[in-house]
Amino acid sequence: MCKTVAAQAACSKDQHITWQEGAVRREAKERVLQQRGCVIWFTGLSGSGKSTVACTLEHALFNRGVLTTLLDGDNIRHGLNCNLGFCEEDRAENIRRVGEVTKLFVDTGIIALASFISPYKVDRDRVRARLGPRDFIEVYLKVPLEVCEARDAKGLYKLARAGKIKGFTGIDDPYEGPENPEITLEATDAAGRPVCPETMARTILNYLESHGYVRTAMANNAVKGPARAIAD
Ligand SMILES: Nc1ncnc2c1ncn2[C@@H]1O[C@H](COP(=O)(O)OS(=O)(=O)O)[C@@H](OP(=O)(O)O)[C@H]1O
Ligand SMILES: Nc1ncnc2c1ncn2[C@@H]1O[C@H](COP(=O)(O)OP(=O)(O)O)[C@@H](O)[C@H]1O
Repeated sequence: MCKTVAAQAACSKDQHITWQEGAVRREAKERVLQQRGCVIWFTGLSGSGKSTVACTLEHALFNRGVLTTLLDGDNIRHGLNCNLGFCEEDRAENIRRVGEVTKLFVDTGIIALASFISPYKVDRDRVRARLGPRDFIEVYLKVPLEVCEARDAKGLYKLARAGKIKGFTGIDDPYEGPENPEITLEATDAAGRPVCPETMARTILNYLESHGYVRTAMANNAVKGPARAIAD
């Protein structure tokens, strides 16, 4: 049965609560970190490569002295969201909570990498609206179901096909791909050659550099030489 908590989680406008401003502004934190906070939101089917590309990107960013955090669906469901299942309402609440957590990181100037199937467009768009246009970078792992199912790294597709997992995304539950993601990553290039996770991470890194979220490698070497050496 669906364990929805979305109803209880709806924010009450009637409570006597007042917003408390902090003494240190986000911009000041970003100046210290020499980066701009944002969330890189990976969406795609199970097995599309979200976690792999997020991990590869985080490693590359760390090597440049960029402060990041990694939020992964499987991991978050072990703790913060362990009371949520996979019905539509629980998935919505999962994404809402993660969106709020990423906002806390972004407001601290940190780059949050969020890797969630997030199958419903409305849930992703709600996070986008909550964060604001420059703070939300949607990365669509546009990998066909056949490819994800052939990979079946965790054996979940096999279980879903056998009817042992109900409501599995792509099998008997929907996945709504984004219409205008900032970045789309496909399993093969225009010539049909496979694209490795490192190349995908590089594409995102190029975006972050060209849009001013992180310094270019050259500027970074000049300013953050020692940090880079430690990370390497
Ligand atoms: N029914 C069903 N459908 C899809 N996925 C399932 C399901 N049951 C368990 N899993 C495992 O849970 C991981 C997805 O969790 P998410 O938090 O990313 O899902 S969602 O965004 O709330 O839809 C997913 O991880 P990834 O394979 O990394 O995507 C699966 O390992
Ligand atoms: N670009 C890629 N090319 C080939 N295999 C990949 C690629 N990205 C990920 N994989 C493989 O696909 C499987 C699923 O990747 P994973 O990152 O766990 O996906 P997700 O987090 O979307 O479920 C893993 O075995 C991983 O090694």
